[in-house]
Amino acid sequence: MSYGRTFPLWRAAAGDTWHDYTRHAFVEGMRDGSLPRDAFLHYLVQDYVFLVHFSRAWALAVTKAETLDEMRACAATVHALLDEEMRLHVQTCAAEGISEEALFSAEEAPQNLAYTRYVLDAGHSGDFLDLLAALAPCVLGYGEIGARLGQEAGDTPYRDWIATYADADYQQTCAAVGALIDAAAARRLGDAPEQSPRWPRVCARFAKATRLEVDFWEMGLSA
Ligand SMILES: Cc1ncc(CN)c(N)n1
Repeated sequence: MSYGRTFPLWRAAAGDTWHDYTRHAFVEGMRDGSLPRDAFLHYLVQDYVFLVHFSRAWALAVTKAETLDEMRACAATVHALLDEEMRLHVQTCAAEGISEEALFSAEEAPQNLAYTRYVLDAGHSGDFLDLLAALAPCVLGYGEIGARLGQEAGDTPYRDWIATYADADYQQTCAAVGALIDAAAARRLGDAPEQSPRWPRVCARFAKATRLEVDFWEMGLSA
């Protein structure tokens, strides 16, 4: 999936780390159904907490935005996270006897803490584009994983997870975020963003967040 013109450049600059993230053993275990249920539930509880803090980071992007269009796009992503994506976590965990209160008060794993606070710090210490570079691997990586697994997965108990990210609504969010990134990069770095002296820094932010995604899958497997 390309999701605009900037994302493929950031993805290429991240090198093998992107492959390590999107083809991780955890992902392939969901695809072929071999992922242990305990690992999946451990991940899903942590991911609920992750999405709480990630929604805060997208809300920070609303305050860092410079145009109404940027504000609207970020506010729409907050809505998609809180009111659409997290439904998967609440419903799947409810079926396993885990209440939403238990999800909300779950203790954060160190990998979870590291990732979400890294992204929030990118927003606090940098500008809107720094924040988007740290936010992008999350949204767009799962878009890519969902689209592929939607095509490749056979009979697996993780069909609901795959369907959430393969779904047209999630893919539409990814397309909107890709367009937001392209416009934000052009506004702040000019028509040839790759030539900007800031380019290596935003690529490094994207690569770091991608690395933290790999660690998040590892955390899931460690259950
Ligand atoms: C860790 C993580 N990364 C990405 C996503 C997709 N929004 C997620 N739910 N969790």
